[in-house]
Amino acid sequence: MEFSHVSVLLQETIEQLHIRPDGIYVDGTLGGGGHSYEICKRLSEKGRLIGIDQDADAIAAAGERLKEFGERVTIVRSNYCNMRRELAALGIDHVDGIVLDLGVSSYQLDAADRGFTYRVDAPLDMRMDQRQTKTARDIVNGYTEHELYRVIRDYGEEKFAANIAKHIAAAREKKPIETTGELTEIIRGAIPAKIRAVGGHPAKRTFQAIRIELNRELEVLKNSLDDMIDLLNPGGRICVITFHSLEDRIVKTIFKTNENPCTCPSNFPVCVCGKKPKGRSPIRKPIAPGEEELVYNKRSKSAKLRVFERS
Ligand SMILES: C[S@@+](CC[C@H](N)C(=O)[O-])C[C@H]1O[C@@H](n2cnc3c(N)ncnc32)[C@H](O)[C@@H]1O
Repeated sequence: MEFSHVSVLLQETIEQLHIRPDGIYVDGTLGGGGHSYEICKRLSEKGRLIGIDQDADAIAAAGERLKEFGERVTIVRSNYCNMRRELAALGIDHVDGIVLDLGVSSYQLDAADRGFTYRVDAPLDMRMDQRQTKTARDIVNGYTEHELYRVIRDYGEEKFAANIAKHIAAAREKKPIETTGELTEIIRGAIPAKIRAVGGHPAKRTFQAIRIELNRELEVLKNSLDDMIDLLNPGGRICVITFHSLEDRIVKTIFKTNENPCTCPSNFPVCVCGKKPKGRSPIRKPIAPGEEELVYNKRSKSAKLRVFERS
């Protein structure tokens, strides 16, 4: 299957990165290489782009797309939480810009065998990194009903989490749940018909929740952002595109804390904790896609771009 993915907030991200032709840039979620391609176009022979992705298909597709830039590009198959270590292995300790375009690519969503979506009947997989052994099948069949409830409630923000978990637990008593199609039917049966008729797809939130849990998406993001800010040279920027409020809240909080890290009580006349701001966000509000982008790329609907500049 051809790797197809329309990059979200592409021009806005490139503008915000303030690319220096001889700078070093990292794309921590390389995907099809859409953002990386635009960065590379702006680099001189001295500039460098390090592209990281944990998905073998993305690595292959981006490698092909970026090959015209030759030595300027280095592609690494890894989790972006290992960014510091991967850069150190390349002899790099600081960079001029970082991009994270979170979540899954359209290619991953549409692939017949990856099991990310309720739209395609496939084995329950959902691994972004195919080297990982745990799959969505292990979560659906192996978590207790209460654990499933917690995942679906917290990561899907699903009102019917308890009922969905109950239906899954009952169904797997008869036989293990193997496919996205089976899971979708079970979820459908757990959501009242009246709600099903008006809301979005009944399985959307549960699939999102299982994917986030399996790939530890929020944990990885939370544990990586501070380190990425530390990797930036003065004036360097990190641009993060999120697709739901759970991710966005993490980015917003971490950027704010780095802008104002002081933990002294508000009635202290001077700061005694000694924590200094590491930089600031150059934009007052997150950037959302414009009307034109929303027309040609529906997937961009919930996207938000946040930016932090290192001082
Ligand atoms: C939305 S796509 C990126 C698309 C890319 N910006 C483009 O324009 O072509 C997200 C990509 O990030 C990868 N990804 C998500 N979380 C990751 C992580 N923690 N470490 C490495 N790659 C990750 C996914 O495998 C996927 O290929």
